[in-house]
Amino acid sequence: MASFEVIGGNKLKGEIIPQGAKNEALQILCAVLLTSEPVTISNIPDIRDVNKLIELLQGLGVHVERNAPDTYTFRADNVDLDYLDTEAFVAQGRAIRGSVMIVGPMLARFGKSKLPKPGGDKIGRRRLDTHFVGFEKLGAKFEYNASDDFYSVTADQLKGTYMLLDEASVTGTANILMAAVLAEGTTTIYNAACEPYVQQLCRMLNRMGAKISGIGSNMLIIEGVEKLGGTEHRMLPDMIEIGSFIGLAAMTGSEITIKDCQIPELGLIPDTFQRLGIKMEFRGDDIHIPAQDHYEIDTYIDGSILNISDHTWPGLTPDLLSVALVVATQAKGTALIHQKMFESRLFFVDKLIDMGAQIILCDPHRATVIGHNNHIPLRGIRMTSPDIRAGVALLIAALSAEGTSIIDNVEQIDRGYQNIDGRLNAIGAQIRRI
Ligand SMILES: CC(=O)N[C@H]1[C@@H](OP(=O)(O)OP(=O)(O)OC[C@H]2O[C@@H](n3ccc(=O)[nH]c3=O)[C@H](O)[C@@H]2O)O[C@H](CO)[C@@H](O)[C@@H]1O
Ligand SMILES: C=C(OP(=O)(O)O)C(=O)O
Repeated sequence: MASFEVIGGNKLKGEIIPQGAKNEALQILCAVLLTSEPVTISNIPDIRDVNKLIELLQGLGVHVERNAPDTYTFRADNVDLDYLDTEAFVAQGRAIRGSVMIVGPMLARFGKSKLPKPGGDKIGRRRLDTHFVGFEKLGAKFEYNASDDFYSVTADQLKGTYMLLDEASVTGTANILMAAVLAEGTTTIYNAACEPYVQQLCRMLNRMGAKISGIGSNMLIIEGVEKLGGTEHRMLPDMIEIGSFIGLAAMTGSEITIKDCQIPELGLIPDTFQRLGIKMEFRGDDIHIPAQDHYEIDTYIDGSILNISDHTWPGLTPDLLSVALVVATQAKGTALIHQKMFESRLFFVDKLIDMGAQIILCDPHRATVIGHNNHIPLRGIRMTSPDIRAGVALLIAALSAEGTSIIDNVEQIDRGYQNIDGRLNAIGAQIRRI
C-alpha cells in the first residue's frame, strides 16, 4: 500500500488542466463492445479504475491500440465469450464498479453475459436491482447465484418495452440503454438518470447509429437498430476533479486557474462552492479562483443554516459532498452536509476532527460543520483514505494543515485522480509518494 507524505501550509499558484471524466470513461469504454468496428476515444484519464477496465476488455478479446497517452482505438471484432468463465475475469469484474456496464452491451450483442458482484467504493449498499430488472423487462432471463455472488443474463432477442426505473441509477441507466439500442422495437426508459456521463453516452451511441431521443431528460426513447458502427468520441473534463480543485484552492488560500472546464456541463457544482463563500471568475471556459484568506458560508433568505445535499442530476452529485465538507471546516459560518444516497460516506470526518475541525456527525447521513474562519489551522496527522472522494478531501485537508500528514492507502485516490501528486506538486504542493 502506498502513502502520501504531505507537508501542509503551502499556497499553490498556477494553472491546472482537469483530466477526462472517470465515470463517463467507464460507460464509454463498455460501449465499444456494441460494435465490431473501430471506436476511437480521446481524453481517457490514466487512472487505476479505467486502466483496469481496459485490461478487462483486452481479456475479452477486444483489440486495444494506444494512439497517444490519452487516446485509444478499440475493436471488438473477436470477443471471447469463454473469458466470462475465467478466474481472471472474476478478479477484474470484482475490482471496479464500472465492470457492471459490460453486461448490457454483451447481452444485446451476444445474447449472454455474467458478472461477479462488482467492486468500487465501499460507501454503503450498492444494489444492482435496477440493472437486472431492466434487462428482464427487455426479455432477458436473469439468474443470481448467492453462493458466489454471480449475476447472469441470457436472451435470444431483446424486445423493446416501456419501463419505469425504481431509481434513477447512473450505471443502471447506462447499462439498460446499451442493451436497448440493439433490442427489437422501441424502449422507453422513464426515471432515467441524466448525468452528463449518460448524455455523452447517448450522443456517442447515436453517432454509432443508435436512435435515442430525450437526451438530457429523465425519459429516454430508444428505437432499436440491428447493428451499430464505429465512431470517435472525446470525454468531457472530470467535473468531480474540477470541484475538488475549487475546494483545494479555497482551503489552501491559493490562486488557481482550472482550464477548459466545459462550464455549462457542471450543473450546480460552481454554485455550491460559491454558496460556501468561494469567489470564482469564469474566464471563457476557465475557472479562476483568486487567493482568499477568508470565505463565508451563505445562509438561506430567512437566515437559516445552509444545507448542502446530494440529489440525482441535475441536483448536486454525491461525489462532491466530501470535498464540500472539508471546505466548510475553514469557512466562516456553519453548514449542514447531508449525504442522502450513501450511508457510509461521512465516517471519514473522524479524521478531520482529529485534525482539529469542528464537526458533529449527527447520524450516518448528516454532519454539521462549524467553520474556523481560518483562525485555527488544521493539524497534520496520520490517516487512511477510506474511499476515493474522502481520500481527496483528506488530501486537501492535509495540504491546508500545519505540519506534516501521512495519508495511507492512496490507491483509493489513484482510482480516480490521475498523477495527483505530480500535478499538484507542479503548482507548489509538497506531496511525496512513499
Ligand atoms: C461508476 C459510476 O458512475 N459511479 C457513480 C454512480 O454509481 P452507481 O451507478 O453505482 O450509483 P446509483 O446511481 O446506482 O445509486 C447510488 C446510490 O444512490 C441511491 N439512489 C440512487 C438514485 C435515486 O434516485 N435515489 C437513490 O437513493 C442508490 O440506492 C444507491 O445507493 O452514481 C453514483 C451516484 O451519483 C456516484 O456516486 C458514483 O460515483
Ligand atoms: C463512488 C465513486 O466511484 P465508483 O462508483 O467507481 O465506486 C466515485 O467516483 O466517487
